[in-house]
Amino acid sequence: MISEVGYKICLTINTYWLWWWEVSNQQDKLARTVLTVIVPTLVFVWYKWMSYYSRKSGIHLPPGPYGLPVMGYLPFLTSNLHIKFTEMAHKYGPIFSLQLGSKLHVVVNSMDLAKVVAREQDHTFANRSPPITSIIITYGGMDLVWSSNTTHWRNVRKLLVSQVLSNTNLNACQGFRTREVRKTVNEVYTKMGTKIDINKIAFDTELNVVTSMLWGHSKSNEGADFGGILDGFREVEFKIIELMGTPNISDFIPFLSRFDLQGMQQEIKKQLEYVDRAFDHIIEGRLKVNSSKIEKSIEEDGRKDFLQILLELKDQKNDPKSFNIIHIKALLINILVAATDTTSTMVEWVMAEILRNPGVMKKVQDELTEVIGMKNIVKESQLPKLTYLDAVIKETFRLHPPLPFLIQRCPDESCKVGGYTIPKGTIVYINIWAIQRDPQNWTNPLEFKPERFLNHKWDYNGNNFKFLPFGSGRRICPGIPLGEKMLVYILASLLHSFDWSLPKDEEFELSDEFGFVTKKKIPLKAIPSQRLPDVSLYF
Ligand code: HEM
Repeated sequence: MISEVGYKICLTINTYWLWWWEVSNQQDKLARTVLTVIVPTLVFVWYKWMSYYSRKSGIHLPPGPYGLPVMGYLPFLTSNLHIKFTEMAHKYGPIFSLQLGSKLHVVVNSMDLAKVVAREQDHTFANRSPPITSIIITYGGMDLVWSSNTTHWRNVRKLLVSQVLSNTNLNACQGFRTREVRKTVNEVYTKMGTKIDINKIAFDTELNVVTSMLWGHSKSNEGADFGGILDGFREVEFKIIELMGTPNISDFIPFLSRFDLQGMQQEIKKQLEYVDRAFDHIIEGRLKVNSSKIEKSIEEDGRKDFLQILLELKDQKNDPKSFNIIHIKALLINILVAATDTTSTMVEWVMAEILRNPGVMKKVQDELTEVIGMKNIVKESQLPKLTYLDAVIKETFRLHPPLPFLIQRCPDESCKVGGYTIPKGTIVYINIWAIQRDPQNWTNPLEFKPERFLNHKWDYNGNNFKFLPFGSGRRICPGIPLGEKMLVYILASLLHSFDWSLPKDEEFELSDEFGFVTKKKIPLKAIPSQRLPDVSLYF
């Protein structure tokens, strides 16, 4: 009887499931039948086991989609994760979970729940869970961005904030910013009438400012010693960002990491070799100067650059804040990457939105004419008066946050968010891309309307959970003062000195490509022409 039923099931399966595997002989037919029965059975048992386990353990996870055994939801992810997660939020609600390989992920999509994670339970969520590529490029996670909430992280962050990003130091470094922005204006002037890659000019400007602050030299003013050491850095950094943002099977199914199936570990090690060579060169050069007692590393005003401060702290026995050379290099790569790609991506997005909205371009330039004047160049001291430009930048941040999920957080103990359990070790994303486009937070959220930032007091400090482009809480971006200054300064200078138009032979569009830094899919090229009457203002 049983065998008769079994035979009928097999026959039915063979008849109705013939399409998935064309077979020509009896042996293959049997294999097909066995597989057709076993795979759905395993999937069924898996679901049953999972729901039994979560019921039994009293864990009430946020809702979310089912996945496959072992792989979880991994095969169903699409490349534009910010769009995919926002669509999933519409289906599953303001908080949802998904199993990716062996790791549970939770995505938070509303301002109220973002506040629970980043303010009310900020301490619990202050850890990171770095992907393997990020661990490799930061010398084993010895850096600031990917460190957990440890004493080392606190010390390094304090040092960065007090020595590099403090108001005093930023004021003292104003000369670097003026020098580099003026060089950029001059370079653009020599290329008027041709297509300019906006991201590239902004990237180079920011890189030069940051390296000047870090070790006193920029690519554009290097002495013979440093000549060309950072040539090609932009391409290396783009590769690093790409690798950090690409889902890596080794992260989700750790026992596969030794096989490096996507070759990503190998690839990031190549980038690390480049970075390491450059840092060795710079650090060895500095140590030589220090040992010859020529105090070149101390600026005329007595200020030391950051590399000098770090080297002096190096290996100070009995000092809990002491660093070794690996810590220094990990911190340098953090700062270079964190500062440059974000700033240049934003300059590009703002220029793209302005070029798409001629009315906005006119208002920005009218403001520049009024505040700066057509016979003057932009000075840093005038930037706070550019309120409309500031609103344009904030509106662009709202629609195109460079880090749409901030940087993932990881609770150090199980906790509750929105009534659901978030188990210890879960990877948590705050989906600010969804929050900043949520119609409950913004009227006509998809419209580009800078005016919404004029009527109300907005800042980047992460206190208003509708608008979090720099994050919030204890892991908020420490680079806000520099990032903000540079953005306004570069944009004001480009828009005051030049009129801009789009190339006629290229189709303009605004689509983005998800990544650790989410950029414009097709790089923006624009053509500058002279705006100021006096040519001497370009030199
Ligand atoms: C437009 C410019 C920038 C944007 C949009 C940006 C955005 C962000 C965001 C969203 C985070 C994660 C915050 C969180 O997890 O809550 C972050 C972290 C960080 N940023 Fe920025 N950033 C910018 C510029 C800079 C600059 C100029 C620096 C340094 C000079 C910097 C250094 C860092 C560091 C070190 C972290 C990690 C902080 C930690 O984990 O404790 N950023 N940034």
